[in-house]
Amino acid sequence: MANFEKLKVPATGSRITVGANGNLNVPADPIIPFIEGDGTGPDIWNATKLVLDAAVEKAYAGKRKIHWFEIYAGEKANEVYGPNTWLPNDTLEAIKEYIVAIKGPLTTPVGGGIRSINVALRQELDLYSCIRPVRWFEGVPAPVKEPGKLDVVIFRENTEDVYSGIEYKSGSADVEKLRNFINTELKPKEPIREGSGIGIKPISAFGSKRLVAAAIKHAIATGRTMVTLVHKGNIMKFTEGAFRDWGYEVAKEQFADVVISEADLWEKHDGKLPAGKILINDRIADNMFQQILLRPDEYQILATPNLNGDYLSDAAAAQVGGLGIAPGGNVGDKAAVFEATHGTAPKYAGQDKVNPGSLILSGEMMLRHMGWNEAADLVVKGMEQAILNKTVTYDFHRQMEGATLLKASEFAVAMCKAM
Ligand SMILES: NC(=O)C1=CN([C@@H]2O[C@H](COP(=O)(O)OP(=O)(O)OC[C@H]3O[C@@H](n4cnc5c(N)ncnc54)[C@H](OP(=O)(O)O)[C@@H]3O)[C@@H](O)[C@H]2O)C=CC1
Ligand SMILES: O=C(O)CCC(=O)C(=O)O
Ligand SMILES: [Mg+2]
Repeated sequence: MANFEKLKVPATGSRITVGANGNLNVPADPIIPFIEGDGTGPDIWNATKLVLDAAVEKAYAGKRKIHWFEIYAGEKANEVYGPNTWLPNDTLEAIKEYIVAIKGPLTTPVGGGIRSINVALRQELDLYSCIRPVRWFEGVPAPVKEPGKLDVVIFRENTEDVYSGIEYKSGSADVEKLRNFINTELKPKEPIREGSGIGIKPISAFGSKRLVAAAIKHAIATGRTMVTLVHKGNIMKFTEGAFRDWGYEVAKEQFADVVISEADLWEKHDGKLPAGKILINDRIADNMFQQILLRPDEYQILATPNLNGDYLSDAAAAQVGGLGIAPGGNVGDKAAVFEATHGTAPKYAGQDKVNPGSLILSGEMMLRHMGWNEAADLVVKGMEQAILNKTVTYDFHRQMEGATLLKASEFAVAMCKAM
């Protein structure tokens, strides 16, 4: 057991553990660490806690209860641990020890300053799949005619690509060393210009294959029948193109009995997917953005390198009504941290205003990850009914006729009443 410097572990509750088969053993009284987050984080976290506790209480009549354990990152970590402590070791150790956690968004400055704490958490804990389901809830105002046609799960590689943080600033000694090496030793057709900044985009066979394998396993577990590899491999041949090739390779190596390619589908099966099979295909990223708008129901699971997945998850969320209800989970083999797709929305900080739905639905994903499906179902029911009742936060209210405007905390109460 870790010896924490500043954390107070709850006096009651037990640890979730991982069994020999890799499955979670979840006690009835799990201790679950949470990070409140920066900006609007505290508002959406308080609403989320209220809804998750109510759903668990209602589903299990007091026989199960989450024991929340506050851990720190971002601005609050600086308050607790002292200046310039953005991601304390305590926080990483607590998540390793308690295995399942949830967090609010954390601020990352643009153009300088600290690197992303969100990305650091994913890399340090090797949470290699960023899983972001995107679906429409009836009644949510959306910018497309038939938002219900989009129902996809994005599997975004979460540990490498341009998020590796290997970047060199224009004018620095390091960038000049690297530029000289590339221009004189590797002799690219177009030399790198003087005054350039340089970023490195590593994409590995290991990272790509385990992400695509996780996406295929998800398809098998949930009865989905298609996994699409989304890449810009025509331009970035040895990174994104390789991601595609490794994706097909792992499908063949590990899932040959269930997976069939698009070519085989047409050549051998006349375009009809045989029962029990999963189609694996690929799309170039720019095409994918228009495909999800124009032919959304032709896609189910989208497996992508890190940057494509980041862009695609906000765009897809907008299509079904916005970031306010866009959940996610960062999942690895040893731990999982659930968080919303959006950021800190700083202009609304402290106003109890934004939609807490994204973090609440991230909590719903967390409950399913723990096998607490009855409580997860109640969260969905509360969300569906609160929206159908037209009791919503500002983001939906501004686009809905005759709706009642609620604060974040009031939306949580409305969800609890509707469960
Ligand atoms: N995982 C994480 O912790 C993430 C952190 N970030 C960080 O967050 C900070 C702010 O990033 P920014 O680019 O402004 O993106 P945000 O996602 O924080 O906000 C962008 C816009 O999305 C809408 N929005 C976001 N959250 C909600 C919500 N809960 N309910 C309703 N609408 C919402 C708002 O739109 P409107 O203005 O139309 O009302 C908001 O202005 C940055 O420091 C960034 O690095 C960003 C993404 C993820
Ligand atoms: O870490 C950040 O600040 C941004 C991360 C992000 O946009 C995301 O994970 O979707
Ligand atoms: Mg993002």
